[in-house]
Amino acid sequence: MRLHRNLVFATIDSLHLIFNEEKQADKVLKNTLKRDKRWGSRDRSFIAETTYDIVRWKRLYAEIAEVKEPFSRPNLFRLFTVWATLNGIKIPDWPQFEDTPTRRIKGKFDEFSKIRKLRESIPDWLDELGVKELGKKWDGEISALNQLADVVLRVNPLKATVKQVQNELLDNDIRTEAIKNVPHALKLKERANVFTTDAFKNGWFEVQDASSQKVAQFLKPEPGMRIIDACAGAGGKTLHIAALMENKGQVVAMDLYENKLTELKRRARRNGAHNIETRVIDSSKAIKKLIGKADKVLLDAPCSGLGVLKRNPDSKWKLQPEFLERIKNTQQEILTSYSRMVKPGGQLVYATCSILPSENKEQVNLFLTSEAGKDFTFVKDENIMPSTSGFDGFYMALLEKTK
Ligand SMILES: C[S@@+](CC[C@H](N)C(=O)[O-])C[C@H]1O[C@@H](n2cnc3c(N)ncnc32)[C@H](O)[C@@H]1O
Repeated sequence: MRLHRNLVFATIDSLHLIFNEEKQADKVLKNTLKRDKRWGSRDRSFIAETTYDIVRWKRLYAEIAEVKEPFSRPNLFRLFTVWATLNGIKIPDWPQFEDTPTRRIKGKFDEFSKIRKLRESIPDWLDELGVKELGKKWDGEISALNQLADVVLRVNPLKATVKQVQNELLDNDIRTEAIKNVPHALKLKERANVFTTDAFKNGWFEVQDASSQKVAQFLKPEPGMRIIDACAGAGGKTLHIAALMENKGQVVAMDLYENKLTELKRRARRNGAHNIETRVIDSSKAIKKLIGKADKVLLDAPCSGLGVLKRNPDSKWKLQPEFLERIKNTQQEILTSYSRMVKPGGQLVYATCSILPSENKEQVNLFLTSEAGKDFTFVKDENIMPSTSGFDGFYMALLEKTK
């Protein structure tokens, strides 16, 4: 592979914004990729994938390059040099790459590969937490979470069948394959931009990881039910629920943030989902009005996001232990307050995209032994681990309210 100056510079500029100005990687890349209309899909992939790779391996590469944050521009080039060397890419003779110590880079890589927190490129505190919560399993999970995520689609049965989506994408040279036990999922065989296809624009599918698709399946929505998705965000799971209900009955999609619900409504129109009502949670009244009113409630709670680290590698560096403590309190508050919306005999699903027991099973157990949880019984739960599933890490628990 030959390195092109403007693509390397665009990567370095993106890294500067992500590392030194704490900007979100996906937003930075969205802007960077707008910079030059002449860039083709390969150029864009180079910038995006290289930037994400260097974000993912920041600690390891910084230790190898012997550079510290905040990274000066020459130091960002040193990180880039480590990336290129370890990926077997020939370093060009530009002034920025003078005296690249190729052998030393490879030697240090071998040396650091023996130390998990360096090999997996994670902060000390996260490594300690992983061991505390998952013991021996942590090794395999953090390694799986450092792999590049697959692109998975969820076919929208309100608009198309799986076969129709597969054929339509094939006409665009995009090959897909089915995923066992996830009936509406299609995995891309090679990465491609699916957002420019007519099939996407017409609402035939959404991009949604296979593990995330299992949450609505686990909830088992039925046509005619009233379902509350209380942490709906931009509606990834709301749209799935609406589709499984065949547009019959009602989905109430709630969130603290109006802008997320606005995006949800836009997506619902594209999906042809007509049974969704959005409600902003602007006071406790929003919840009180719905006490005892739902056949099923989904609590897709805010969490550490550790299960989706492959997709958001920059959260390794943004996540803080204090945030984790705060979010656990929020999870328990959400369980305590929002569970009241389940009607007698109804069901509650608590889900997170975390792999930590303290955000998952332990939260459910705490709730079940609390005053608020006394009317609920535990039915079943499922831990989806990245190492065994190959997809994102997720947790889901099904509880039932006594009649
Ligand atoms: C894991 S995300 C939801 C993702 C969404 N369900 C999906 O499938 O696309 C958690 C959501 O909870 C919302 N949230 C955070 N605190 C909340 C609270 N106290 N009540 C309701 N929603 C909350 C966040 O704004 C965020 O959209």
